[in-house]
Amino acid sequence: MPAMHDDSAPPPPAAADPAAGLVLSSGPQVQALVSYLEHEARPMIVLDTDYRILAANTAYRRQFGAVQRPYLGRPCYEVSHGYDVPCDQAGEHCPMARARETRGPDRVLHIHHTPRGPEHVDVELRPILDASREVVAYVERLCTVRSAAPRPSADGLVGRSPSFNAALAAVQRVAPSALPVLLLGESGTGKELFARAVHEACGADRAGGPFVVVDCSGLPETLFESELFGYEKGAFTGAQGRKKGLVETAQGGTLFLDEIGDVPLSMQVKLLRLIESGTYRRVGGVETLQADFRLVAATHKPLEQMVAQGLFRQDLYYRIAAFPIVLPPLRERREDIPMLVDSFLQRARGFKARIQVSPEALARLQAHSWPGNIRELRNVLERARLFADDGVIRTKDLPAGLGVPVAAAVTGGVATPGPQLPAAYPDPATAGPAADSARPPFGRPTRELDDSALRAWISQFSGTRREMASALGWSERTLYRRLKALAGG
Ligand SMILES: Nc1ncnc2c1ncn2[C@@H]1O[C@H](COP(=O)(O)OP(=O)(O)OP(=O)(O)O)[C@@H](O)[C@H]1O
Repeated sequence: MPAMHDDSAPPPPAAADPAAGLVLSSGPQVQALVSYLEHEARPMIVLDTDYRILAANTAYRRQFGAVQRPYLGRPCYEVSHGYDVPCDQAGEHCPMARARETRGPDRVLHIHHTPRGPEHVDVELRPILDASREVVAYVERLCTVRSAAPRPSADGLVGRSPSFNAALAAVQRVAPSALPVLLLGESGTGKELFARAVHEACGADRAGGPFVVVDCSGLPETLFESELFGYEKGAFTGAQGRKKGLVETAQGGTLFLDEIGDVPLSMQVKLLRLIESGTYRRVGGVETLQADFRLVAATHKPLEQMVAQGLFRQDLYYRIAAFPIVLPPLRERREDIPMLVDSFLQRARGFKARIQVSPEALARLQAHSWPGNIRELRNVLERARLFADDGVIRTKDLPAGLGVPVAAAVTGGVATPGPQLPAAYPDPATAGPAADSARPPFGRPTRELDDSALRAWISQFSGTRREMASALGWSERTLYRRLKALAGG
């Protein structure tokens, strides 16, 4: 039933065509429709074919209505976006245009103006057809995405760039299903926050249950089983009582396996058994227990490549990778940097005064390539604020060379030298021992570094070749080719 495909929805008020959805025999019968929509807990509106809002249920009035924001009789693009023209003419996807064309439902993640400011809203639109299958009206169901904000926010995910929105839209799609989700992204791209967003998204029936994080990289092989499955009294020396495992703790909720690429092969088979059979045994126990969790896994490693190299089980890979979501690195969503900066400055504890960032410093922050992603940005800001005596973070408060154009950095012509700090702040969570000892002079794609700039940079670098390639954002092969050319080979 394409146009009314929510199985949980009560039956529609008029004759329903199982093939086409809600069909009205004589006009839109708005009143009947509205009384039907009143029973919906989610905000819903009825629209005519000219985009005008004809009616809204109580949930909509509560969430999106405000005295100073009249909506009845006004076009949805004006109320929700402040546009003068429909979304598709303003460069956005318009679900109405699509629904008109297909005579079926459409769903999109939009940023709407609401009484609380801009919000990510999951919009689902269904056409209402008359007896001759003409579209006579639309019903729109809206769900505010609570885990993310398209403006500075004191908590949760922040972003509004196309790549961020695409990842968030994928989360909204998959959340109501039971499919396992695989989050793929560089370190510091927000995998844990996205995993939480899957757990809490609209329609996710486990949102009220626990959200349990398992850091697979921090679990030694010897502890893996007992941490995950728990143990019985006397299972091993020191097991003085029965202990619940993380799988049991996640009962009725979500189990988030972070850094799943770090699970040793010997343990992968145990994970596979758990996922395939939905059962497990405590260490030292005989009872078979039923698991009940939604699986979200994450990694920054190239799992497919690891499968090809025999480092990751193929069967486990196919089990966990049913719905992969790629999280964009920060350098691919630079337009989100100003609102992330504001968010982190709001979030920092212990500082009462409002800290600001000078336009020049912000430009540097936007020019940097952020190999450590959002975690690196947060760390840079936390330290920079310590130098901002007058409440303004300036370029001098940033790590020397951060976001400085190549020529200036390599010739030493940095206009405003930074404080006496390392070239960049090594983050123990993202940097190897020497990886950040000298950051490449980002500011334009490092691939464009000419030979002398590269030579100057290499002379300061003390890490391995692999670390060097990763700091430059190059493959090892590219680095090898450039080094060979430098050596005249
Ligand atoms: N979009 C975002 N908006 C606001 N904060 C974010 C966002 N993404 C990440 N963060 C913050 O950045 C930091 C790193 O995020 P998180 O730990 O989720 O990354 P990760 O990808 O899981 O990293 P790792 O792979 O190293 O575990 C956290 O402080 C998190 O709150």
